[in-house]
Amino acid sequence: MKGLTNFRKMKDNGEKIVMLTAYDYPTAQFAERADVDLLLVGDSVGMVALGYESTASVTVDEMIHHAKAVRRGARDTFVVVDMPFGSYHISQEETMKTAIRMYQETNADALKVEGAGEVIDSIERLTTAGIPIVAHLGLLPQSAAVQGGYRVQGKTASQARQLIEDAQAVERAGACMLVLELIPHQLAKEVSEAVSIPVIGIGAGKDTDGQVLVIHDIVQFGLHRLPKFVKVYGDIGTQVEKAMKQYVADVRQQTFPSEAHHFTMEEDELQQLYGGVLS
Ligand SMILES: Nc1nc(=O)c2c([nH]1)NC[C@@H]1CN(c3ccc(C(=O)N[C@@H](CCC(=O)O)C(=O)O)cc3)CN21
Ligand SMILES: CC(C)C(=O)C(=O)O
Ligand SMILES: [Mg+2]
Repeated sequence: MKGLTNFRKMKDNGEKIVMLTAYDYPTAQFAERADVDLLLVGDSVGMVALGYESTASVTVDEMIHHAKAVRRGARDTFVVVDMPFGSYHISQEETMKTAIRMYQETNADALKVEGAGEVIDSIERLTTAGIPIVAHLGLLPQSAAVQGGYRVQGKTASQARQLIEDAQAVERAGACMLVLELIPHQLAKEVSEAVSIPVIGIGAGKDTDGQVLVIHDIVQFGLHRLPKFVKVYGDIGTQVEKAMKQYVADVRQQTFPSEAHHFTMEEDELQQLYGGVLS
């Protein structure tokens, strides 16, 4: 399995790091076969797989449930799991308990938390406790209600300065990696060069050390609107709908099941076993 040492070397050598979200067993298996470098069990699961309006509804139990499935499907891929909204803000004690539970129960390789400020202290304590922590700056979906929706971040000089400072602060606190979401590509390049930990971008241009996208977006599995930064690589949704419509038609027209999909008992066996049961 590629690990943190590999990812840091990849950054130093300018080799791009490929991250993708996964929320279930088959997707994790396919990602491992496709040689994805790391998987993110993102709290985006709430929006793309569970139908919530935002990531704020996702619970710790839901994250653990999905992360365990991903771990079973990708035993040889680095797996990062999002700590969900509300699970690392109440107190240091509760943050530590929740992180330890998530890390132990899922067998993940790292956990991810959004933001700097108060969260810096948690990054430091969790790292000290032995849990690799991925930081997340720029657009913070768990704080979208405060940030004014899913808007490009870092568009003033003071925000840009703050972002660079925050990136350096999460690195000092011990973060092993940084996800940078929805900021101008020039600023993302600057941030990536300002820290020695690998920076994984989403909607942050080509000059971060790696990229991450949501699996449902890149294969169009779902009816949701796609963010501008998504590149589409497949059309699973259309295929699923087509297959379902054909199945519905086949059952109604009695073309399924046919001889290929049923089970037959020989005549003598039929008499022996069922006797007078059948008419
Ligand atoms: N399906 C999905 N994909 C994601 O990448 C994703 C989620 N859900 N949920 C959690 C967060 C939220 N994310 C999002 C969602 C939408 C935009 C979006 O629509 N952005 C506008 C740009 C707005 C601006 O110009 O300021 C866009 O048109 O892309 C951005 C990030 C990224 N994450
Ligand atoms: C968008 C990525 C970075 C994420 O945090 C998620 O999928 O939850
Ligand atoms: Mg997330």
